[in-house]
Amino acid sequence: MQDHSQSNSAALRTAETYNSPHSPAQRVLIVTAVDAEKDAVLRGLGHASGFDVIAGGVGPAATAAATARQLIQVSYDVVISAGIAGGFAGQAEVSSIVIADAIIAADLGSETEDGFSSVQELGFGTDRIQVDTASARKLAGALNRAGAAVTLGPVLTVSTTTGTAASAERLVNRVPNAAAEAMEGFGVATAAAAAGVPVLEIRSISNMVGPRDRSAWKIKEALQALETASSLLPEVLR
Ligand SMILES: O=C(O)c1cccc(C(=O)CC[C@H]2O[C@@H](n3cnc4c(=O)[nH]cnc43)[C@H](O)[C@@H]2O)c1
Repeated sequence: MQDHSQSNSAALRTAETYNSPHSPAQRVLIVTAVDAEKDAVLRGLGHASGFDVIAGGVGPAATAAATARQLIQVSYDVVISAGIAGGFAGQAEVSSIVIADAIIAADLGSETEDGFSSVQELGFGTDRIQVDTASARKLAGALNRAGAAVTLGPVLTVSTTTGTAASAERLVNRVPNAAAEAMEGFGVATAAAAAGVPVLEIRSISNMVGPRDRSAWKIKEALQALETASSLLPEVLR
């Protein structure tokens, strides 16, 4: 699914969303990297109950540890990795939203004379974790109906942000339909999978994957899109 119509977040923030009489029966853990993302998610959720939101730090290791620590303390029905991300050209534009249909550790493996071999190809484990497909589709559908630009596709987790066109091309060759790149999804998903809890990843696009130009990142717009996506979660997950 790919719909590039502009989002109208104001239209989504209905009284029904904020004051839903249908609190989610599910208990949901949302893990962001930094506080600015956490605050955007909390603004979107409004007064909805059943959601815990934590900022687990940047990168897969920090967020895996934070997610695992939380999962030991509380029993959850769903875990969500959420935050801003880089979008792959032709798949996800700045300010749009990507819902992961797979969470892929794109740089976990080994360089060889013939190129990159994933941890899976090396026989040391898995480089991808399946999401809760039904909920991912439901959320993407709800965003689409609300007029948001949304892509359902693979979200890559990297430990080093891509900074050149050549590196971006290498990733696309590895995962041809990659929609977005961020740094936490696989860590959150690994902790969730170890606890047997379904996982989702929601990313709003702040920049395009490719040559690094941090001054061009549209963080404010991406945080607004993250707020919009979060505002639909109480209805989608109830
Ligand atoms: O400076 C700020 O105000 C600010 C507000 C919210 C978030 C940030 C971050 O820098 C978050 C870092 C986070 O962003 C993800 N990200 C975003 N773009 C990319 C990318 O092109 N490649 C990889 N990761 C990206 C990532 O998940 C970082 O953890 C700053």
